[in-house]
Amino acid sequence: MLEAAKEQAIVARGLKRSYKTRAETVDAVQGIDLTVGKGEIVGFLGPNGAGKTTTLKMLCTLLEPTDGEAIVAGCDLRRDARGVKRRIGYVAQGGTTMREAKVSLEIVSQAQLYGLSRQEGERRGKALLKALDLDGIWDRACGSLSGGQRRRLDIVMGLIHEPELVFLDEPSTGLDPQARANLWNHIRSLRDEFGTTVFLTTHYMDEADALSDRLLIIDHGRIVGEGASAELKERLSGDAITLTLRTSEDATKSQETAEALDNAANVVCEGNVVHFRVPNGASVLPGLLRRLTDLDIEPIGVEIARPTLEDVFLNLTGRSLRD
Ligand SMILES: Nc1ncnc2c1ncn2[C@@H]1O[C@H](COP(=O)(O)OP(=O)(O)OP(=O)(O)O)[C@@H](O)[C@H]1O
Repeated sequence: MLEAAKEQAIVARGLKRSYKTRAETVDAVQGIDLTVGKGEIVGFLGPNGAGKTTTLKMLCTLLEPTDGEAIVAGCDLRRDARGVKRRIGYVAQGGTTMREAKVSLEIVSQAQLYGLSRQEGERRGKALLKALDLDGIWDRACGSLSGGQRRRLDIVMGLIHEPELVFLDEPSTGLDPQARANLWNHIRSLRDEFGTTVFLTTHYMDEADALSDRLLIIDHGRIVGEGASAELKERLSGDAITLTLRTSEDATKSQETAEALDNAANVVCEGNVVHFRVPNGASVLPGLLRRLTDLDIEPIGVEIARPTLEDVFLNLTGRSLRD
């Protein structure tokens, strides 16, 4: 690949991965191109089963691509997997610390795994604990920590060898809202203080929105959208209208009525809910409701909203991120 790719944190071209099971072949990742700049926080957003973890594991050298190539942290993924491994950190979905083990032991062992001395492991470990607001847990057992503390400890483990690039798989899954917001602040500060590039997977829109400088949206193993959250939303001009009807029959008729409006776009019916976009929701709605009344349809809910990431996803894929 191009020498210029080494100036970026990640450049991947045509990455593919299939899983062969007895019954079938699953094409989990179907040819992904992506670029992540140094010092960026990039959110890899997609519904369950979209191919996020598979992509992440390929980029971390934990899974061999079926096809394609990548330069990760300046090293060729296929030819220099060891070089990649040395330069990156990886924080798995479930974490790696053992309940019974002491925090200090886990941290120092992790450091030694990367060839660091015990003293250096202790020095870096304590500094990272401080940076992640975990002072005072050095002598505690991992299992005695709260969910949020344990997740931050996972991040300390992933950063002990001072990687220039860290991969976080679903960093805030299982945390309460306050612990999630707190974790996001810490992830941002890692980038701000240490210049660490962060590539994280998530299926939470709020996480992607709050944390990422840029988003890559993946669905069915392909990248379907890319850009800063604000840019992605801006590309969807106009207001999103959501009508909730009593029955799916009413929803189908409402969908037809919405489709007949001037300037209505992306009209989608899901069960008893109809979504669409119009340039000016407030002026369109009274006429639409009159037409529905003429059809004997009375919506049980009407919402007008500025575009959200959910709308972006709906627009890109024709379905809801939650499905
Ligand atoms: N070891 C495996 N064998 C067979 N199929 C697999 C294997 N691992 C993943 N898959 C399938 O590959 C697809 C992508 O899975 P992947 O875990 O990458 O998605 P994901 O976006 O990370 O999902 P989640 O948000 O649920 O973690 C899914 O259809 C999944 O069922």
